[in-house]
Amino acid sequence: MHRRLDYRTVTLREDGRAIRIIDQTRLPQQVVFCDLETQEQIRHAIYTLQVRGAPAIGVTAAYGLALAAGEIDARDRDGFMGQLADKKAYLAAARPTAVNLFWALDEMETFAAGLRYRDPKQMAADMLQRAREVEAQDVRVCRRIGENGLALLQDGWGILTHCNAGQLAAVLYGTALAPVYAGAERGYTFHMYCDETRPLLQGARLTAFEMRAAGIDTTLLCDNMAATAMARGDIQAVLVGADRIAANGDTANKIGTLGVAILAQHYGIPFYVCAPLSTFDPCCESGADITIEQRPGTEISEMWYKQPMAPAGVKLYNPAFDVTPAALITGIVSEYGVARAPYTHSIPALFAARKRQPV
Ligand SMILES: CSC[C@H]1O[C@H](OP(=O)(O)O)[C@H](O)[C@@H]1O
Repeated sequence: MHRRLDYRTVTLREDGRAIRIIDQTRLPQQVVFCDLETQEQIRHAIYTLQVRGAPAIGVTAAYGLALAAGEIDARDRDGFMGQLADKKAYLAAARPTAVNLFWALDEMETFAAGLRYRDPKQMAADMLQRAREVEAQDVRVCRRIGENGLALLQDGWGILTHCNAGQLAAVLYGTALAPVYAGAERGYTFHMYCDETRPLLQGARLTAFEMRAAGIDTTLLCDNMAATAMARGDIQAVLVGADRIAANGDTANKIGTLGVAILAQHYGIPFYVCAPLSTFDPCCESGADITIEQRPGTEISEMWYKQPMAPAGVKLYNPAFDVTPAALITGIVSEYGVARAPYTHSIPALFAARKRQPV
């Protein structure tokens, strides 16, 4: 029987006064729900990866700005929008790479600007309703990504994934794992190979946790073992998520994704990126335009060790993401279908499909 984690990664608390998340820094040992009530708690949760993954960050930001609007004390529209802009900038500073953070904040600000101005509390109530729609849309979108991605897979395949782009990276289904969930619901048997994904171990702590909970065959491997797994013929496809996709298809994703893509090309294994349209950034012409988050070196040298594992004084390099060039990407699976090279033509077609019939 196919099971999934039976809770949402991020949602609004019943009283509408806090964002309820799974604290992902406690997984896999403990499933702990955490309520984010203040802007400081929200930004801290995003920065420390209590909530993480581009779509989940976007939904959190949408609720965060709506809750922030409830703190505004303004006498007119200009006053309201001015204070809202300041609160938006505060949340935008949480992390720089996942475009969903900025997409969601822009969506909420644009929505507020389009409202007939009433008192701030009513504006905030309307924004909360819009944020609920952002959450509901994420569920629909990820479902569609699952369907579109499943069409690329065959029953019995070995699938390698990097980091976590599953339910814990979105609201319910995730992106790169959505085709795996869709297949499991139809009785497919996939053999999942999860890169542990140093330094923050999202693959070991989150993806392996999700896959076990869903009863899906799962093998955890160190990041330096992916080549051997491919060489042995264990892997028939690679599925990864994304944090920002440039107009030419270059894709920023968790550090190490580039290496997996190079290996996949070497072994002739299809490499698919799975992402909602909210992760595409037409303002980025290529991967060179994507800001890569640099995180504390202690995540490498101390986080998982009883004592620092590096000699004092050694430099620590900890980019949170890398960019996979479009040439290494077999296809980009979205809720509007699969884009293939040349991406400068196929990505606009996805946006045109959204214009015709939004999910
Ligand atoms: C479906 S987006 C998941 C994406 O986000 C992860 O980064 P982080 O854990 O730092 O938020 C990683 O790049 C995943 O592929």
